[in-house]
Amino acid sequence: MEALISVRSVTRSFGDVVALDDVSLEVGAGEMVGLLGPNGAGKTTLLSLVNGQRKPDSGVVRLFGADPRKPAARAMLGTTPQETGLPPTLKVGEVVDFVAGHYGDPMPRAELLERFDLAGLAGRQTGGLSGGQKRRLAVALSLVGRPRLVLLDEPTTGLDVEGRRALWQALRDYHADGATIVLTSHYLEEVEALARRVVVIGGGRVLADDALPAVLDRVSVRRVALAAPVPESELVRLPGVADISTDQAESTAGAGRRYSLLVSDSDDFVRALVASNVPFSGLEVRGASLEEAFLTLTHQHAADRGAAPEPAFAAPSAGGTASHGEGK
Ligand SMILES: Nc1ncnc2c1ncn2[C@@H]1O[C@H](COP(=O)(O)OP(=O)(O)OP(=O)(O)O)[C@@H](O)[C@H]1O
Repeated sequence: MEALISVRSVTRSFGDVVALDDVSLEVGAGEMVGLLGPNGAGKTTLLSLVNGQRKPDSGVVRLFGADPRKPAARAMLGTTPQETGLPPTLKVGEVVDFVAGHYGDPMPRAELLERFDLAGLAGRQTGGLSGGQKRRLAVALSLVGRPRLVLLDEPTTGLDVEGRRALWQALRDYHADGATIVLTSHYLEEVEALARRVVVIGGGRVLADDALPAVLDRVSVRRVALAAPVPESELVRLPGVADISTDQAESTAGAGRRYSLLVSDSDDFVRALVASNVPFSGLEVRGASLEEAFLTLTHQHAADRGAAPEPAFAAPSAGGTASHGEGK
């Protein structure tokens, strides 16, 4: 498969902050890739290297096989940054026509607006659009030149459910027409709705890069809470424990400390807990947030690299947090 994007061993810092740390990634023609990660993970920095806005400190970035800082490499690229300014006194149709004027074979105005459910707004000044309509127009503008590759930084920020679905459909349709799309998101739901391949970024590193079902499997962790009069070490040896934290206070009536754990398979964990004869009480099991799931990926990654885990997030529960990456 032809690589439209090739990022090899790229590192980029801003002062003391290492925004990207030895990142490698290839995106082939026809892919729909979701870059998923929390705030500050490095997603925008990665896109800015691919679209030629910034240079890496080290490593190589290629766009359509060329240096993305050369305009010719960007001829077939469409992109929408996280925030876009639209000239408030121009009408929607005028903005589309203005952008279309830069391309030899632009998408017709009516088709573009139709795709993004904006057809009724051609005559409206952009200053009079709602936040969601502005966002949809900004993303629509990235397609005016019929790009083969589209980079979208958090395309649905600020959209309501309906606006988000309209935009998702427009992107699916454009992808079905043969385009390659890379989008960033904080939301698993969005990546699930659009991407076939998911690259999870945390702390400037690629933590996972796999087909959507495989990544969903890795992030489907559970949070288990219980009280037990045993040291933490008795619990962390149970199967699938990715993280454990304790409340500072002892719980009442000799039940022991209250623990909160992230586990990869709560059924397995609970079976092993019962078999271990640890006298536990107050057992609770619930789904974990995506942030918590990222935390476990960060731990897995650190353990894979043989390094001490470096949490990319604040500890998800109050109290002291001890972490380990054993057996991952
Ligand atoms: N121009 C800059 N100057 C200083 N630090 C920067 C700059 N751009 C990014 N950073 C830092 O680099 C890290 C990665 O930021 P980046 O914007 O790439 O993350 P992100 O994953 O896109 O986050 P978000 O989802 O919040 O947009 C962060 O710590 C950020 O503060």
